[in-house]
Amino acid sequence: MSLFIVNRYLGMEEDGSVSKESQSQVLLAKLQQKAKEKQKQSLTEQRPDLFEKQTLQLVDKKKRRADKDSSQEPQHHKKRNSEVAPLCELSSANHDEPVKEKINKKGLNARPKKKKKNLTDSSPQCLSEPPVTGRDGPEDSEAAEADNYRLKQTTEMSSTPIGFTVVGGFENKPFQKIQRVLPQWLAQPDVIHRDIKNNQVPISDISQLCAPLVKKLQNNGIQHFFPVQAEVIPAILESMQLGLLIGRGGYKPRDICVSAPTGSGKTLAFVIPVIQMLMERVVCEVRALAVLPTKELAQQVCKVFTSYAEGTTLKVVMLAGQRSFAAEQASLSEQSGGISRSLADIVVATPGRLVDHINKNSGLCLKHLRFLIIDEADRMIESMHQSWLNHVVRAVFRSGSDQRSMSVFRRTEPAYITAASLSPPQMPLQKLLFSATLTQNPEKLQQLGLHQPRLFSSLHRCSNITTPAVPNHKQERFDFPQGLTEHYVPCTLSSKPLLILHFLLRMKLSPILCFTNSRETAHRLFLLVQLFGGVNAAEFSSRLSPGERKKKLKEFEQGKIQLLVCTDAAARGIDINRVKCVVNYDAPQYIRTYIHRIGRTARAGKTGLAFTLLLRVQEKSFLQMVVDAGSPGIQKQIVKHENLQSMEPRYEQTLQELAMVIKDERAK
Ligand SMILES: Nc1ncnc2c1ncn2[C@@H]1O[C@H](COP(=O)(O)OP(=O)(O)OP(=O)(O)O)[C@@H](O)[C@H]1O
Repeated sequence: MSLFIVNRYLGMEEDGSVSKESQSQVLLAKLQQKAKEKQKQSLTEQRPDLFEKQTLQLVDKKKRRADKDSSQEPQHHKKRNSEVAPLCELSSANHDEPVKEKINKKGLNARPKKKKKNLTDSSPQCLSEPPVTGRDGPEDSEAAEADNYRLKQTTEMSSTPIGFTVVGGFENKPFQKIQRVLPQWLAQPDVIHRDIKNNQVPISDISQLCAPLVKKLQNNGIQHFFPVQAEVIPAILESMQLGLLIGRGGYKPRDICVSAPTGSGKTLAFVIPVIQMLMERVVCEVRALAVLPTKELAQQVCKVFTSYAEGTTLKVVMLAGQRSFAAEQASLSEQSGGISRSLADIVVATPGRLVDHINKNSGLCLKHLRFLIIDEADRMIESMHQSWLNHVVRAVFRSGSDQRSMSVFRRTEPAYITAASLSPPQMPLQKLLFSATLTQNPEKLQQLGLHQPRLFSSLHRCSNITTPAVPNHKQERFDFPQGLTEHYVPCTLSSKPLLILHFLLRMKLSPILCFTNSRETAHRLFLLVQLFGGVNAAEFSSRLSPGERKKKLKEFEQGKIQLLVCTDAAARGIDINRVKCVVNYDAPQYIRTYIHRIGRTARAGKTGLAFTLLLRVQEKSFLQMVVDAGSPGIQKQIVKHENLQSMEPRYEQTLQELAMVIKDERAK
């Protein structure tokens, strides 16, 4: 028993007179017509002009045949055509549309759906139904009409200008890359001269400087300011003209960002104005906080602050983990009469240790904080994941919510500038950012919540465009120290240690600061050079304790060590006066790492050499990276094999000894 009865739709049954046979014939004709259409379609796509000619001939032939038939046609044919006729009448009776239109629609609707054509091709053939031809079934006249209509359509279409595009096409058009626009303060910075030597400014020209500080600078052998100092020191002093409470014109002082080459004197650019501003203070409170990425940098900046705070009542405290937490806590504040009294005016800290003290040490009070100095700012932004800045901002404005501090010093977190938010004068928190590779990416700078920032930059990255596009990571350009000469040395892995020994023993380039990409490589190279003999070497990495690292840096600075093998822990900011040459034993992966490494030499306007040992596979990409970053030029330095040959026998022997030493160390 059949489960389902399928009634096939064979078209309209007007008076029931149409027989089953003729219906199936109609259906057969439709299917044949469809097959022919497909055939024609493929012909159309290959030769549209040929097809059009054939179509015209066919239509004429059909017309002639139709005329001839109509005069001699037998009865049943007439009937079949009459089948078509009611269709036409029906459509013309019910709607005023031209019959062809209706037939066309009906005809089209009644036909099985066609396969979607590729709409991306905007040729007329693809935009309308392909013209139908060549049929020998009972719908000849219907088809002829349809042909005419379509042909008319096609010719019309072919005569209409083909220029329009199909909206929503799938072709992959080359899109114009959207260029973001830098904010005004980034696009038009205050330009700092790059040439340190020829643009020094006598200290006496900075009239806002107080006499004690001028004297202190001269005692330290500093007669002139470098360009970055000559520009930034007056700008910071100007923002403090009306005292700590308010900035120029009664408004909140603008935050300041400084981007200047390595060794250009950025440290003094913030130490001098902060010392001058705080040296007149009466009550000891933490009013300046400098945050740096590493212990060594914190130590170095703390030393400069301490040196210029001598002779004043200012106290500088370092929170970098060099001492125990309790010792640091004791140096920050003391309890007297139940009240916590601050023992520090200036705090120099690393992010991790600072957050520890904010969270665990109630003695650290930041409600009077006026300056937040972020040195090596681009590195600090990267490491923002510790969200140390949020902790600092909360600590500064948290105390504002205390009832007790409803005094004039009540501080509310900066929000939109309104009359209400400006009415009670309150201590502004001014951020001072410094870096040799400050990012120009507004999204990254956004994290810092800068207030109307002002940028001092030694490299006007896009001087010819008023509102330049945001440089993407390929285009960011940086400033290279003036007196630096860069080289790259093609080498093989096995010849790298020999090249270091060649630089030391043959070329006498010591003291050399040698950077590796890992502390294991640094350790092995240090052991190898030490076993080879003839060179006083040391290593500087996190394998050593902070005390040992400090000792090695000191000996290196004193000239007791000719080769200091370091990791990137020593790459940023470390200021060692006598470094004549920096060697990248391993090519740095990132341009910022490269710039900070080679920036350990050619400081303060002096000259310096930088060598990068490159394997053949590294050359192309590394050189491209350096050139894209704006390097003035990197020269190829070939070291002939014969220059290294004399050291090879000793070197082979050293490799065996090294294997033993490393094996013993592993055993330990
Ligand atoms: N006006 C000056 N005259 C002479 N020497 C100076 C002057 N200013 C700074 N120096 C010296 O230049 C050296 C580099 O200074 P500093 O460390 O501040 O550079 P920097 O820009 O911070 O470098 P980096 O970007 O690597 O941190 C220091 O040894 C410093 O004593």
